[in-house]
Amino acid sequence: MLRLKTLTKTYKTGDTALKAVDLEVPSGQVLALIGPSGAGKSTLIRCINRLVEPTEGEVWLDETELTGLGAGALRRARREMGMIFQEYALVERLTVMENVLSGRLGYVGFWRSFLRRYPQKDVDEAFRLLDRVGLLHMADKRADELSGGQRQRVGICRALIQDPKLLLVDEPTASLDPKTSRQIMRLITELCRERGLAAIINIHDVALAQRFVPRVVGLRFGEIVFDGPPDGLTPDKLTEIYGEEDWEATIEKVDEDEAESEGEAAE
Ligand SMILES: Nc1ncnc2c1ncn2[C@@H]1O[C@H](COP(=O)(O)OP(=O)(O)OP(=O)(O)O)[C@@H](O)[C@H]1O
Repeated sequence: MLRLKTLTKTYKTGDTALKAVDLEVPSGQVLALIGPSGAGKSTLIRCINRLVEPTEGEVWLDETELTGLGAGALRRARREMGMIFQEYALVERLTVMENVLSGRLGYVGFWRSFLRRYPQKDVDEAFRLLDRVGLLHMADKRADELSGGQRQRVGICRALIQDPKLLLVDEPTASLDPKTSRQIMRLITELCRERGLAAIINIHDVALAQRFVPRVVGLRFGEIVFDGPPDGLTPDKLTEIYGEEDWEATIEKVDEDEAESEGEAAE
């Protein structure tokens, strides 16, 4: 269980990106975080693992208050939170396998990782994960030889090999085409289900969020203005989150995508 209590972040510039946010995410639950640019989505995700230091409030992961940890304890606690990034954050000149194994850096000692001597069980798990995401045959390729969708699959494996309790996912599909975006969202949500993993997925594409997750949280100006199932996102609610827009088009898009996905499944 992840719990945020009155989580607040004011940057040095004076921008208050989060205003006393309270949020509970039960173990194994996947939720999408939506909201307009600047609403505080990235800040919220990054305050959880303290890549951004919250100004006030608490973050609890099960019985650990992450906001109260010193550097060493925080490093250990971060093993329990895998992160997936929009721009993949792979090391381009390393192979797919080496990039996946780098997810174990928080566990193996410095010299072992420096010499890239990972324990055999880590290597076995990396092969298993690559097989699961359909990239086994690419294990020895350099990261810079991959397509965007393939890179994101490597990013997913790197996060999962940490064996986390929680995935923090920041715009996983923003650099991908619509079909690859759906494949990646489907993969992330399936893997979470298989592993009983909780996830917070920061995503711009409302239709994609509605299609794949059971709970959507809407942020506006650093506050939660919606928290509910995807079908609760009525045009009025979307206007409250994003401002005036023709929402019928977005909602219809879900239906069209649905038809297309049935087509895909039949392929
Ligand atoms: N490093 C920073 N220094 C100062 N202000 C920042 C910093 N990062 C974010 N902000 C401000 O905090 C607010 C929230 O930004 P954040 O990036 O969390 O929003 P977001 O919802 O993720 O936006 P986007 O969808 O565009 O990524 C914005 O007003 C932004 O300008």
